[in-house]
Amino acid sequence: MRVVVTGPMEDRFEEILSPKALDFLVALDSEFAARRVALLDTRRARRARYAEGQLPEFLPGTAAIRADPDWRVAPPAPGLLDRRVEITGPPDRRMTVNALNSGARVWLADFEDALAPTWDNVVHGQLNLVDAIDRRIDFTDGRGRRYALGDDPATIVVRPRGWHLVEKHIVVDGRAVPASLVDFGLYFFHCAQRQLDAGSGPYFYLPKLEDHREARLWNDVFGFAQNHLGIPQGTIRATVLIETITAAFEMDEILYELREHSAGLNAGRWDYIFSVIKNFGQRNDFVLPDRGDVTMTVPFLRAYTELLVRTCHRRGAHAIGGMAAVIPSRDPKVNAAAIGKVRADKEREAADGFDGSWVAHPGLVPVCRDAFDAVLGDRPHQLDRLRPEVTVGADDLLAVDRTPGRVTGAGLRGNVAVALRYFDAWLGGSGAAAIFDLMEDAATAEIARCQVWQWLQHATPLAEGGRVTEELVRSILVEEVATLNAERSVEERDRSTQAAEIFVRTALGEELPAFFTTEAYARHLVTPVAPPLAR
Ligand SMILES: CC(=O)SCCNC(=O)CCNC(=O)[C@H](O)C(C)(C)COP(=O)(O)OP(=O)(O)OC[C@H]1O[C@@H](n2cnc3c(N)ncnc32)[C@H](O)[C@@H]1OP(=O)(O)O
Ligand SMILES: O=CC(=O)O
Ligand SMILES: [Mg+2]
Repeated sequence: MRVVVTGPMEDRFEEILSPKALDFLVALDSEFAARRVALLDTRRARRARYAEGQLPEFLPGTAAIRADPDWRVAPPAPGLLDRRVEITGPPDRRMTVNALNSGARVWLADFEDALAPTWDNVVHGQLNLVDAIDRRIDFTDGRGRRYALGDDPATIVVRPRGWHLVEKHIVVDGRAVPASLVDFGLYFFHCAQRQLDAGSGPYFYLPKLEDHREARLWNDVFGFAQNHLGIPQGTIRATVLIETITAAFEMDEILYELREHSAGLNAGRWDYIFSVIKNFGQRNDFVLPDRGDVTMTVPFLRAYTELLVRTCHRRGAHAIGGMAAVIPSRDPKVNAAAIGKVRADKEREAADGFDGSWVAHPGLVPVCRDAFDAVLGDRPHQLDRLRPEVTVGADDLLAVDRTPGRVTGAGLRGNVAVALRYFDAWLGGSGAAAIFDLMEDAATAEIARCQVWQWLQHATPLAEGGRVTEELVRSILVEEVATLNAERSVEERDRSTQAAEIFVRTALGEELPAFFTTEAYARHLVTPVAPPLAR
């Protein structure tokens, strides 16, 4: 008995968790699980060095890769040539149909930031992907509303969970399987050939990488998986999210490791900001102002996106922009402001040379499309904009102290309220939520709780007077729980208490946990049943 499924088996789950699919997961796990553990150790050691004052640098050992002007990544695969608008969202049934019909060129089907990794969400997500590719996803909802896939659906790109997570409902030799391998492996097993038959391919977004060795691990996973299932080498395409400060120093190396499978890089701004706080939160010179002040035009974020476009285009790779977290509102005034913000964000990205960008909501597809149409016209991308004038050094990437703005009482309260409400939604099975007119997901919630931790470490002065203290944060938390509970039925109040506990554990402790998701997942989202399905 090597593999055991400990999660409940609902209707049709056996289609996804078939004996052959599970054997494939066992093969992936046996080959790669130990390397993942070693790379997570490397992450911990690096963070400890930063806590002692070291800073990242461009690696001397890989200078030759950066300097070599001759290598390029693979050419774009079918469906990935023109990526001017990409919509993201979790693969629940309704959103799957809505995203595929949204008019975006690409749909990022998200098992990461936008998905609460309940067992149900994970397996239903895989089922929905199979059904979408087979074009048997049409349904009528409880209100009699019909959802039917249109004639020109977006290209599907799947984002598996990051290397830090495990899937505790699938256990091999007594150990939970890395969640990245589960999400990648199940999709690849069931859908790679299906996608090829449909004229597309098995495409992925790779989240939260911290260095080029993690990209090498992914590349080896791809080689192994293609070989194992008889899919031609080089069929997979993957876009790596540059969403950690450490990966920003290794963009060339990441493209190089994955060059046979690379589809470019994406500027994942929210996790990037989170990563900066996480790695340098102990330093006084890295204290960031209110989240609302950390916009994409502040020096350290501008440096990173400029370097990303330059690096990608030099290697023939797409550069994809990030997520403006504002979403449409039913209030016309709020809506006009939101659309204006998204438009400005997408116009800046298009002018900077990005080849396309992300939106969080179908209502924003036309805004992004217009911004990129204005620059691209009939061209599918702007890979020819090489941006040779861009010179970004380590000092620019680390210029966090040049971020204008203030830490305010409203910013502190906002972070507490957003983290609390997001954790509450996540516990309820929603990995993305509209909170105070913004899209919030795992990455933005990480910023919220980490900023509170950072400000507490430094007893940061508030613009209105006074300082951030634990007593103040706890009193705000009590008030915000009361406000949330007032909107709640009595049964739901237990969830706000759990959400508050997650906040206390991940924002108020002496140590800053690397991710809120790892511990909260084990504690709250794991639902084993007995007897397990064993093989
Ligand atoms: C940091 C990062 O990683 S960013 C990427 C990860 N984050 C995401 O992907 C967030 C994606 N966005 C979302 O999940 C949603 O837009 C939310 C949760 C923020 C808001 O969703 P809602 O509250 O349902 O918004 P709203 O009521 O305006 O939705 C209107 C319709 O659009 C649909 N819709 C909204 N967002 C999306 C989306 N991203 N994909 C597909 N459909 C969507 C809704 O399902 C709804 O459909 P319906 O009319 O058939 O019922
Ligand atoms: O995944 C995207 C991000 O901004 O984080
Ligand atoms: Mg992210």
